[in-house]
Amino acid sequence: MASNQGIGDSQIKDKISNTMVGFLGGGRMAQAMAKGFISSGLVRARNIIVSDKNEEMLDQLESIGVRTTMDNREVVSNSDLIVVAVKPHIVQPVLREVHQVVSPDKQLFVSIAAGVTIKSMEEDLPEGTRVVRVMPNVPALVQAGATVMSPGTHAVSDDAELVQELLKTIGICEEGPESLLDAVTGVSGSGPAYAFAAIESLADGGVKMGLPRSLAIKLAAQTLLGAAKMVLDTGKHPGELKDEVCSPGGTTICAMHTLEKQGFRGTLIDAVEAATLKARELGAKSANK
Ligand SMILES: NC(=O)C1=CN([C@@H]2O[C@H](COP(=O)(O)OP(=O)(O)OC[C@H]3O[C@@H](n4cnc5c(N)ncnc54)[C@H](O)[C@@H]3O)[C@@H](O)[C@H]2O)C=CC1
Ligand SMILES: O=C(O)[C@@H]1CCC=N1
Repeated sequence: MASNQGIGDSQIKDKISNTMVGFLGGGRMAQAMAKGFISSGLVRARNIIVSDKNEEMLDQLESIGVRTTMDNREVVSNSDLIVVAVKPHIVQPVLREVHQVVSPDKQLFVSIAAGVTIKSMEEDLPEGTRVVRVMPNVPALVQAGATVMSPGTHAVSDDAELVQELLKTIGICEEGPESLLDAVTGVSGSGPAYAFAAIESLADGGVKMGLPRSLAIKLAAQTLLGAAKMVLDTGKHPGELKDEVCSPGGTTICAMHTLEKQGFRGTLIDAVEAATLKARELGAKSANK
């Protein structure tokens, strides 16, 4: 990251509210982020412009009040901060398409694409373009996202602060080296899917044992939410918190025994490894082009 003096908190917030935010690609993650930004109150819908090649996506986006276009260059020309939110293999063609309208002094590119490296993005943009690579997740929609960000070679500290503050409006945002981002994808980028599957399965168990479906889903979701909040709020190790639920000779330890026999922990570890390796593979493809 290039060096630059940091600016104060309120100045950054002012800067965010005056920043024109563009999205290249208006699919699921772009919509979650755009809706999250708007709900936070810090980014106005009229300061967001999104491009997509699919009219259905543009209709969905128009319904939240953002400007839409099918022209990626229009997004770049009208934005200060551009979120690259197309699928990883579309990043290079899209960056090449907009290359001519990029002003490295004016625009900051923020890529959310799994695996796609800062180096490959910088190569596809004009020399000196400021790039920040991030890995967010879909709970950004409800301001409960988890993001890790890594500034690129030409990004200055103001860029990192701006991106971090912007992403903090939709959850937590930590800064870390790019080398961690594939594993971040495996844990928190893809993680909501594992949690949704866990909620659905817990609810299935409840239904099997006689609970109405709606009550079972509500209880399962609130239980994951509550458990997550305890880990974050108490700072206790999750293993310690697990032990507190397991009464001697009680119900929970019987359930834990069943989970261990079925390889619950190993399966989750394998899942994170599989997603991380896939992100690495996508990155290698983007590097080889
Ligand atoms: N879905 C998720 O939970 C997360 C996704 N990501 C990343 O976000 C990116 C987008 O993923 P999703 O939103 O899930 O995919 P998506 O398929 O829902 O969205 C991609 C959008 O790009 C549009 N598109 C395709 N070609 C285009 C082009 N040439 N110009 C402009 N738009 C074009 C598609 O019509 C689609 O609406 C990926 O790179 C992914 O790795 C990152 C974190 C979480
Ligand atoms: O499944 C994917 O590739 C994207 C990246 C993280 C979450 N969704």
